[in-house]
Amino acid sequence: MTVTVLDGILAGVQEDLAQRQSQVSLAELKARVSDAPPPLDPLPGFRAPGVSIIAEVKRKSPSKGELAAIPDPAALAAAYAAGGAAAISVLTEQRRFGGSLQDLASVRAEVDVPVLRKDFIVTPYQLWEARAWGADLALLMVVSLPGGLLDELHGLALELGLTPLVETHTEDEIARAVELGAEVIGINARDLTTLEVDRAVFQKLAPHLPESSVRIAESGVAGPEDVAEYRRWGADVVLVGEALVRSGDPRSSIREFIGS
Ligand SMILES: O=P(O)(O)OC[C@@H](O)[C@@H](O)c1c[nH]c2ccccc12
Repeated sequence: MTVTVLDGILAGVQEDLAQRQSQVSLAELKARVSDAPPPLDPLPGFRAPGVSIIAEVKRKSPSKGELAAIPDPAALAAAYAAGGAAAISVLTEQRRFGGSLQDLASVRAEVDVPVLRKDFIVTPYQLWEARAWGADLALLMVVSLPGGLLDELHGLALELGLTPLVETHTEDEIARAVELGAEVIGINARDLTTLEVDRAVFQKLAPHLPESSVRIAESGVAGPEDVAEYRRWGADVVLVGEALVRSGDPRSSIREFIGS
């Protein structure tokens, strides 16, 4: 069997996870969660008229290498919120994306828009972490959650008050998301096994998403024209990373995206 980019990422994620689990017990996390305020509901923002934007805090990526230093993720998040972002995505994966749970906490403390923990979540522990560090949403990638694991994590996320964003990339993965009853479904234009981006994947697959779901287009936006195109193809929400972390003026960029 060929080893994909995703396999490599997941192996690193598992090692880092084992390290954190040896430092903070699940019981400790649960105690923190019981003291934490309830998560925010992102659905009204996602379902608002016009296109909504999820703005991402991402320092680097396996496909593009270093993107931006982001010395102050809270300041970047504040600019995103001021520009009208419906939610903020914080990459917390360390090795390949340069993120951390501390970034999540810093952003949470700064803004009052919903915050997504963007990571390779493969165990219940990571959902408890997401909640303990202030996330309102958690990413669940169908490609890395075989069998009953997707159901289990989707159910636990809901129990914890988190909104699961179920990410897909193929028709089969969408079928699994729909079967699950997922309300918020993303189609990633980037194939995580090869890192190739093709925005037309969204165009092709969006008709398979239920009318009742929140349809999120992920990846590959360079400018307002791309947001407008995703919108024409049926996106309610567009998730943007690179173009915003590289923008000299992220607040204005988001305004342009929303106005597109
Ligand atoms: O930087 P871009 O092309 O705008 O992409 C953002 C986002 O879609 C991408 O970071 C992403 C989508 N799904 C993921 C899963 C894990 C890590 C990263 C991602």
